[in-house]
Formats: sequence, C-alpha cells, structure tokens
Amino acid sequence: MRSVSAGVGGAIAPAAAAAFKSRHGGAEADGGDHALKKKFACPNSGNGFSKLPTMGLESNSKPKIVTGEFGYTLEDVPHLSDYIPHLPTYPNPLQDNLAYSAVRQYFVDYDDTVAQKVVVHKDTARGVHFRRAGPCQRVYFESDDVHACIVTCGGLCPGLNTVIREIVCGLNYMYGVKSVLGIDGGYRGFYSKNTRSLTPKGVNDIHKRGGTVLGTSRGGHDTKKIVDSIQDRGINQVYIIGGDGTQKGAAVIFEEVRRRGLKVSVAGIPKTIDNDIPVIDKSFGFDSAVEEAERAINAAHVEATSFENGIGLVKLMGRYSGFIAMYATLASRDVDCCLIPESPFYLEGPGGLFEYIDKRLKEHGHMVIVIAEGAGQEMLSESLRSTAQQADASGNKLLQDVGLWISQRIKDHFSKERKMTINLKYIDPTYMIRAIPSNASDNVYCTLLAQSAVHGAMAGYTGFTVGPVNGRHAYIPFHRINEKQNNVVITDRMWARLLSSTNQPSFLSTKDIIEASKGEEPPTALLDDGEETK
Ligand SMILES: Nc1ncnc2c1ncn2[C@@H]1O[C@H](COP(=O)(O)OP(=O)(O)OP(=O)(O)O)[C@@H](O)[C@H]1O
Ligand SMILES: O=P(O)(O)OC[C@H]1O[C@](O)(CO)[C@@H](O)[C@@H]1O
Ligand SMILES: [Mg+2]
Repeated sequence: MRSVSAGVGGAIAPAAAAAFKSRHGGAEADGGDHALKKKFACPNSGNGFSKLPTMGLESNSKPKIVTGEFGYTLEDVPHLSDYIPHLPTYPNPLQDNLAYSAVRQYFVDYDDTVAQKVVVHKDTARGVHFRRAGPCQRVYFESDDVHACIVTCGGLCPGLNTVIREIVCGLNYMYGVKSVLGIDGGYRGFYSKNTRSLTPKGVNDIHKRGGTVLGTSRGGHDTKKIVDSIQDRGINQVYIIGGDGTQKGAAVIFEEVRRRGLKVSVAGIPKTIDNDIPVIDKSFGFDSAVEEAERAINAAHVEATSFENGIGLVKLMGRYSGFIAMYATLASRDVDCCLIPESPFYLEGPGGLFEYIDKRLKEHGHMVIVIAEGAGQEMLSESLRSTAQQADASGNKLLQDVGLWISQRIKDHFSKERKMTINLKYIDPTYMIRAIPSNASDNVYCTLLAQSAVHGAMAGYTGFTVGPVNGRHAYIPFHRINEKQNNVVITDRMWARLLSSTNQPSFLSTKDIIEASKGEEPPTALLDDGEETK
C-alpha cells in the first residue's frame, strides 16, 4: 500500500494524528492489531508506504482510500481511533477460547483485503478492495463495558430473526458481552418505545420464525433524537439491520456519532429481499424468497396446464430490481415470460407481449408469466391516467398493482377483442414470501453476517456495512453501499440466459440496447460468471 487519504484535505488534526499513532504502533499503543507485526506498520514507517492522514472531527467524513502498487486501492472503513485519541486496546478474548485458538490463522491479518473484481486480464489494474471481515487480535472494547443494541428497519425479509439471534449469541459466546438491547419498531423506537433486553436464552428459537421479533417501521428517522438516545442509554455498539434506506440512515447516525466524538461503533447489516444493495454478492433472505416463489410458480403452472388456454400469472416483489423474478424464473423452467422493471416491454403489435402470448398458447395450450411488482409502472400510470405519486413513510414511491392491471389487459385483449377462450389465474404471493423464516443456506449466511459485524465492532471499526464480496465477507464503507442501487442489467449475461431459457422476446430495439449499455458499469450480480458478475 502506498498512501492513505481520509477525511477532508488540509492540516492533520492533532486528535487524528494521535489516534493514528496509537492505532498504528505509536507510544500509546499497547501492541494492538495494527502494531503487532512490522508488516502492519504505519504506511509512513519506511516500508514503502506513505500516509497522509487528514481525518479529524469533521462531521462529513470523506472516504478513507489507501492506494498501492499496480493500481491497488483499498476503500477502507472508519475506525474509532480515527477521531478518538489514545484508545486502549485489549487482547481478543477468542485467543483463550479453545474452539477458536485451535483454528490456524483464525484472526484476520490487518493487511487482508478482498478484491471487488475477480475476473481480470494480465494487464488489469489490481483495482478496488475492501477490508476483510473477521476477528482481530486486539479489540477496542472490554466485554463488560459493551452495551450493544440491535434495530431492524424497513420491510420484512426472511432471516431477520436469525441475524438478531446470531448477533446476541455472537456477542455473548465469543466476546462475553451480556448487555444487548433490542430497539422496538425500527428507527423511531430509539426515542418513542421501550427497549428490551436480549439474551441468548431469549433469542434461542427466534430463527424458526418469520418477521422480526423487534418489529420494524418505515419513516421516523430523527437522527438527533436517535443519537441522543444512544448517548443517554450508554450504548456503544449499534447494529442496524435494514435495506438501502436504512443504510442511508445508518450513515447519518454514524456521522452524528462521530461529530459528537462518541466511542460508539455503528455497524450496518444489509437486508433487502429485492437484492437491490450494490457491492455485496447478494442479500440475506433472497435465496429463501426465490425458493418460496417457486411454490407460487408451481401453483400457477398447475392451474395453467389444467384449463384450456390457461395463463398463470405470478406477481413477485421487486420495486426497482427484478432479481427475485429473474432468479425464480431461471430456477423454475415453467415460466414462459418474465417481466421486470429494468426491461421495458409493450403489449400490442409485432414483438409485443400479446403476440407472444398468442404464439405460446397456440404452441403449448398454456403459459406462465412472472411479473415483478415494479415492472411496467409507466405504462400502468398512463393507462390509468393517474399521475398521483404517493409515497410511503420513508419516501418510497407507492406502486400500483401491475398484476391486476396486466391480468385485465390480457383478458380484454383475448376474451373481448379476439373472442378467444382464455383462463387466467392471478397469484400474488408477495407478503407470504416475505413472511417466511429463512432457509438453511440463508441461516448460514445470516450467521456469518452477524458474526462479521460483531468482530468488526469489537475491533473498533465503525461506519461500515458488512457483506460478502466475491464470497469473502468484507467491511464496506457506507458511501459505497449508498451511492447506487443494484439492478438487473439487461445487457448483462444473466438476463441473456433468462431470455434463452424462456425464449421470450426481449422487447428491445437496437436503439434500446445502445441506450441501456450507456455508462452502465456491470453491477454485482448473483451466480453469473461474467466480469463483475461471478
Ligand atoms: N435518505 C435517508 N436518510 C436517512 N434515513 C433514511 C433515508 N431513507 C430511509 N431512511 C430511514 O430508513 C428506514 C427504512 O427505510 P425504508 O423504509 O426505505 O426501508 P429500507 O431500509 O430501504 O428497506 P426495504 O428494502 O424494505 O425498502 C426508515 O426509518 C427511514 O426513515
Ligand atoms: O408493504 P411494504 O411494507 O411497504 O413493503 C413493500 C415493499 O417492500 C419490499 O419488499 C422491500 O422490502 C418491496 O419489494 C416492496 O415494494
Ligand atoms: Mg428500500
């Protein structure tokens, strides 16, 4: 690594300089992780590194970027010692735990980072990396001094209870932390509801239930009141589980905590059934949702195949990102057409949906259509002549029911205009899917997420979201999670695979394809083996 820049440019704040010294092996350091080995040494220590620490008590922290040889970049996460000088460190209690100390290289090396891009050419720059998640040899909290809290915000998602359980158990079993508070009812619960104490015994069975035992909400993000509550209650580790809106909220909470100079780690755990959070491989609950969606698709298929010109129509969640619809379609093989928000479609005329339905019914006598809730919304508003843009408490646009609308349009076209017999069955399993407990693979994933978050907070990292990047868990700065949304890229391989699996029309002209590719960076996507899309 060559240089580090963090915080706004300008003079080095004394607090930051001292903090940096302490963290990287200065006089105050008592042999913490950062000072343990020579190779961990401060980038200014003559091993080829140089460091320009400009981190201070600025309220708007800038990204912490470390650059190195061959285009290597580390987008690092904030650390408590960035703004609090002379923080003592302690040996990680896991080193005395027989189960863990037996594991070779159980502790992560300070220099371990995870590459964002794994498909490379021989002349590709090393590119962006994130700090590898995991237990560090030194921790910044004594177990008895930790007062943690957990909050869940936004919509439901399978696995919320598993993450809660594993944070409570991880803190207790790995670090001996006894004080964990549950914040009821989302962000606003910090200042408008009672808290509850969470113990391993109390959360023992909750992973078997859907929903969140803490309750959740949208809206009600009053940063000042939330941080007042954190301060008043003496909370020093905050675990925030939620989607894109929640992570934006967590970023401003972190900024306020930092502005006040509080020794409070703020850790985000990304939750979104829509899989719309960027950088991470996928979000927890997604696999469970796809699996459950299969049941609805199976039912639609049974109905469709049992009637003359049967059409099974299934609406799945996905406001702006059609991942659930795309993966459920690919998994099922019974779906003839998948419609998602990212891929505009049209109904009438050559190459349109009606023409395709007609062809499919003639060929097979039935068909199954999967539609994501956010698909075709513009057409829908136009057709309903409604410009009303209602929003929920968090400001998310409220969508009209595309399933009902398209069912009616198909019936009107084939039954009324074409006088054809069709039997359309519309299934909306959305809330049934969202409310299930997580499946086995999500349970494992939730456990890893929770443990990674706990290790990160104990090691003094803050202002981060945890998640797998190319299969390795990493700490990702909030700004990277919050800068954009993860969407299906219709010029990417995965969508092409879907088109070749269903054989549906792409509804695209060459002009559309050029437009869709413009400035589009390949996003993180699931199970793909393309550039960024494993
Ligand atoms: N830009 C923002 N800044 C601060 N807080 C926000 C922001 N957007 C949303 N929040 C807060 O985050 C919480 C959850 O947001 P939201 O309802 O959008 O759900 P989400 O986390 O995106 O999850 P889902 O995936 O279910 O939509 C709300 O309490 C909301 O007030
Ligand atoms: O009915 P609610 O709670 O607003 O949630 C609906 C939204 O939540 C999501 O499931 C995301 O959590 C979206 O797919 C959906 O539009
Ligand atoms: Mg959201």
